[in-house]
Amino acid sequence: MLAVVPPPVTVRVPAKVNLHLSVGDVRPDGYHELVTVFQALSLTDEVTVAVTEDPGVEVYGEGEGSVPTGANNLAWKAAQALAAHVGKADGESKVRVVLRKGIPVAGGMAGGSADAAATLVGLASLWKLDISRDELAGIAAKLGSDVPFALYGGTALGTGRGEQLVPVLSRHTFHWVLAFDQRGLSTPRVFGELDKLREEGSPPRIGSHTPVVEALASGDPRQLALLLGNDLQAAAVSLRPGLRRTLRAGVNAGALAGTVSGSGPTCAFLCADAQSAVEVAAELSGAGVCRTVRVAHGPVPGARLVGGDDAPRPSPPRVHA
Ligand SMILES: C[C@](O)(CO)[C@H](O)COP(=O)(O)OP(=O)(O)OC[C@H]1O[C@@H](n2ccc(N)nc2=O)[C@H](O)[C@@H]1O
Ligand SMILES: Nc1ncnc2c1ncn2[C@@H]1O[C@H](COP(=O)(O)OP(=O)(O)OP(=O)(O)O)[C@@H](O)[C@H]1O
Repeated sequence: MLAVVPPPVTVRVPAKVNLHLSVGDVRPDGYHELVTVFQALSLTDEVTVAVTEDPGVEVYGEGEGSVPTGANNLAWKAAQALAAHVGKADGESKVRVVLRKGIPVAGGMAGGSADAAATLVGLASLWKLDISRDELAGIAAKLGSDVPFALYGGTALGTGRGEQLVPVLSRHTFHWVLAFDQRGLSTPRVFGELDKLREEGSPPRIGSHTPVVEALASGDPRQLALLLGNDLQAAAVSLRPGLRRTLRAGVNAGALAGTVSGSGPTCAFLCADAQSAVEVAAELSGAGVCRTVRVAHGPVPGARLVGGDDAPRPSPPRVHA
């Protein structure tokens, strides 16, 4: 009898921007204690998983040449981790993972983390697993600090090393312009640069996240713009001084405010509305300060199946007191 091969499954997954990123001390495990407010954006990757006799990873699109296709690919690691979690033997877990990237590689927008989250959701469907998003989030957290957020999306407060999430009420669709840089920045290198800057002096530290949470609830982009902040920005700018010019150019083009996204080097500009974002993007494209400009909005949901009316919508993370 012929074995029935299930059809491939495709998942769309968002990039993130950190509206607020406060970096605390280095922990004994080498990670820094964080308080961050994430927002998921309409800039996405698409990940297709399929049963195959020829397992591996293929990468197309944004930055395809700089993404590993072997065991170091975070999506591949996610597939291995899920197979181990549910006790699938090697022979039962042969998959092909195809990444179609829109999120810049090493851009501070959690592209690899997004692919890992999408792979978990895709394989849970392909393998017909009875597994909740919270259980997937446990596996996700072991893969990387940003992976759980990509599962849930929306707007969320992240603590610990960024993996402990609580949803944040966001009343408005916010409009963003994203400036991709010529090359990526390594996340550990940017954290290391911040440690160095803190040994040598006192780079600026952003305050509490509470005003940002209040601005999100009010839905006023002008209020939120005044509060965008990122402790890693000084370190990213120290490693890539040209980002200063990019940040200035976005505001000169009419954005309400700009910030380095996470560990950079992508700069994210908050705009007053959708029309303003299109105008800022056009002007920034002509300013010659970055490689590519994109328009996006947020918040959007986390990793979700593409097509099929039965595609489940992700539920928000459980609230931990
Ligand atoms: C900068 C952010 O994107 C903000 O959301 C994240 O903190 C980075 O998350 P990520 O890329 O998923 O990071 P991981 O893969 O967990 O860690 C990569 C490296 O970044 C540094 N790292 C990351 C997270 C954290 N809280 N402290 C750190 O010091 C560590 O050197 C770590 O070895
Ligand atoms: N699926 C993947 N997509 C992109 N990069 C990957 C992937 N898997 C592994 N990598 C490696 O991880 C490195 C970081 O890539 P990624 O795009 O996740 O960075 P990032 O967006 O700055 O991460 P974060 O914002 O979470 O710190 C890349 O230089 C690449 O070599």
